[in-house]
Amino acid sequence: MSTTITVGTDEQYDVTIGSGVLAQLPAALGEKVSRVAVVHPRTLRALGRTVSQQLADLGLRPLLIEVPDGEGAKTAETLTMCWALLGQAGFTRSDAVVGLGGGAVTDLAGFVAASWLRGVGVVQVPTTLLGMVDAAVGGKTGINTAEGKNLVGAFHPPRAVICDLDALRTLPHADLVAGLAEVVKCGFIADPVILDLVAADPAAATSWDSATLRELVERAIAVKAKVVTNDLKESGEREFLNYGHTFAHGVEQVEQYTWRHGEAVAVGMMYVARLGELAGRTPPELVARHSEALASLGLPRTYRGDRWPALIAAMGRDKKNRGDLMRFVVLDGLAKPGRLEGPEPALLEEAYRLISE
Ligand SMILES: NC(=O)c1ccc[n+]([C@@H]2O[C@H](COP(=O)([O-])OP(=O)(O)OC[C@H]3O[C@@H](n4cnc5c(N)ncnc54)[C@H](O)[C@@H]3O)[C@@H](O)[C@H]2O)c1
Ligand SMILES: O=C(O)C(=O)C[C@@H](O)[C@H](O)[C@H](O)COP(=O)(O)O
Ligand SMILES: [Zn+2]
Repeated sequence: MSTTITVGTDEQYDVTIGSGVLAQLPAALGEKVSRVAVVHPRTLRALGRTVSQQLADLGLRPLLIEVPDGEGAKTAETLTMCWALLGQAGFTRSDAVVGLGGGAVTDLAGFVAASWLRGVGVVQVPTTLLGMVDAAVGGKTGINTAEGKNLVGAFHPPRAVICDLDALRTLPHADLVAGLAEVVKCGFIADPVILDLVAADPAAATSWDSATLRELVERAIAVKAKVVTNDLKESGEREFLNYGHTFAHGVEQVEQYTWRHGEAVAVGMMYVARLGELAGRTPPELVARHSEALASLGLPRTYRGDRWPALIAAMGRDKKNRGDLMRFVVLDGLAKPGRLEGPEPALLEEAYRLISE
């Protein structure tokens, strides 16, 4: 049994969720496609070969592109390597890219598709929880630069997103848990039932094949689908999906991408909950709820106390900022996101002290 969530208004696409739905990939590519570049991380080499063989058996011409695991995929070097392989293969506008992997690979593959010949089709096949509930949906694509996270990219919605829950069988537990940070984020900004489900049974929430996790996946995708349908290019409510991310991206950069994105988002939500509280916006009981939810899943809530100069410099490059004005997403209540603009530097540092180890 699969579930379908439709995203977009003008150019719609489906997110299909279920066990065994990877078989729907050829149909999702569309009839006119000939060559298919399957971008996958090193860890998924065997799955890449299986998918490639299935496409070849149907008369398509697959091109396997193996990239580094994790953030190593989201570099200018890897992007250049992908462009070279597409150029050598004579990849045309009727061909398509498949992003088969976690969020790092779907971000890269999406940007390869966005930039090649000024835009070819991409079908996203996320294989991590985080990729399914967040990265593969919504068309944000891109890479990192030395100056920060996701600083180069494009909005390029996929033709389809295929979330085969069977992929989660091999996902390391820590990566599954990290993905739950983005799920919990959706709970805080839009769908409190998510928080109730996690609180009721954290063990089920962290089991790859549980009914609870499936419901969490569907609810989180529904939150994201609704927001990006209304505001693809982040001129309004899409910013709310960035809850916790100003601090999180700083942590990822400062830690040289040794922290998982979801772990950084967990600490980032704790930071901005404290910041919202200091600004008189976020009620203290809601801050406590952040702590409870994250602790129940084993996600981090604190960060080392000796990194402020590097963190504030990184936060100064956040995409939500406008000129010298720093802008944050804070909660005015449960499922009531709003913006905090230009907080005093002392307040920013005080919030950091409150979550420091
Ligand atoms: N575009 C967006 O809207 C958006 C949203 C959220 C996050 N992101 C980005 O997503 C990235 C994080 O994604 P992630 O958490 O999926 O991490 P990831 O892509 O780095 O994957 C984590 C690890 O799991 C491995 N892996 C993937 N699938 C596997 C499987 N089925 N079995 C075993 N191993 C597997 C990967 O190779 C990698 O080593 C970050 O770069 C973040 O910025 C983007
Ligand atoms: O889809 C969005 O919009 C998000 O902000 C989702 C985030 O979880 C995601 O990490 C995104 O990549 C962050 O985008 P950025 O614009 O802050 O780089
Ligand atoms: Zn994120």
